[in-house]
Amino acid sequence: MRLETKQLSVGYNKPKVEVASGINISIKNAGLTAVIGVNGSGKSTLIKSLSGLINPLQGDIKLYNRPLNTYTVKEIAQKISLVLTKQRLPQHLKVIDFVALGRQPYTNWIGIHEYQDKNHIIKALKQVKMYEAKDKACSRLSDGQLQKVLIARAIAQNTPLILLDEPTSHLDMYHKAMVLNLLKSISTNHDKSVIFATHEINLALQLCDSIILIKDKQVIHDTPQNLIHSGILHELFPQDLIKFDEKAQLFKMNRI
Ligand SMILES: Nc1ncnc2c1ncn2[C@@H]1O[C@H](COP(=O)(O)OP(=O)(O)OP(=O)(O)O)[C@@H](O)[C@H]1O
Repeated sequence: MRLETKQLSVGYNKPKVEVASGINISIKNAGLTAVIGVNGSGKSTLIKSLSGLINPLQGDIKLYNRPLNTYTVKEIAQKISLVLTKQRLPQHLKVIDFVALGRQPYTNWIGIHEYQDKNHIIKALKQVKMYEAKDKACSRLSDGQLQKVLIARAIAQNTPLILLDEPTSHLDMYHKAMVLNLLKSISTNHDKSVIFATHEINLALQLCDSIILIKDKQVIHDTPQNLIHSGILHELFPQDLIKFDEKAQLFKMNRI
């Protein structure tokens, strides 16, 4: 088992806020998993908890069958790459230097890259089709290019798990599909378990192998088909503006 939680409760201390509880998730193999839920339901909190960035309130998280809290930061970084889209990028860095940061868990104590590290960096840039832009400053990238560079850094980190918080925010419809397609191909062709928080529920239902749905502090982890047939998607949002169309398997706007 790559990543597993048992009766996990996530949230914050001081003041104590429980965001979701009773979370039982298991990520066994490579695949694409979306974390969905309404604004403020706890998607980011769950992603940060699963990656060890914030401590759980209760329950267990196991990474390769070993409690996450027994791993050092460096050991976690060799298993999980975390892409936080809301974070600020060092604007002065060139694309290639930013992607090289993904090799930090493997470089020696003065941060020198070996030949193998350089290979990983170049391969990652080529995989997201940003090799030609490798010498550009990060400050000169469009939002879509920036997302690809963030993903390239995670690919260069070469971990079995990649966790991302809203990798498609600020992107147009085409670039949202492009980024999700890229994540799908990484998971399928490179044996990665990719877990990402998203508001793109329609795309996630079409593309993902599994979905983690957060609703009213409860979490369900299942296949898109099982979720669709369970009827829970009808209850996700108030029905006055959008409705889940079970036949089309997507959310649609109500006719005026
Ligand atoms: N550092 C924090 N301390 C206390 N509460 C927090 C903190 N960060 C978030 N919260 C609260 O936790 C809850 C879940 O927030 P979170 O950001 O995880 O939701 P989300 O589903 O990712 O939201 P969105 O879709 O709007 O990005 C919210 O009620 C939020 O106010």
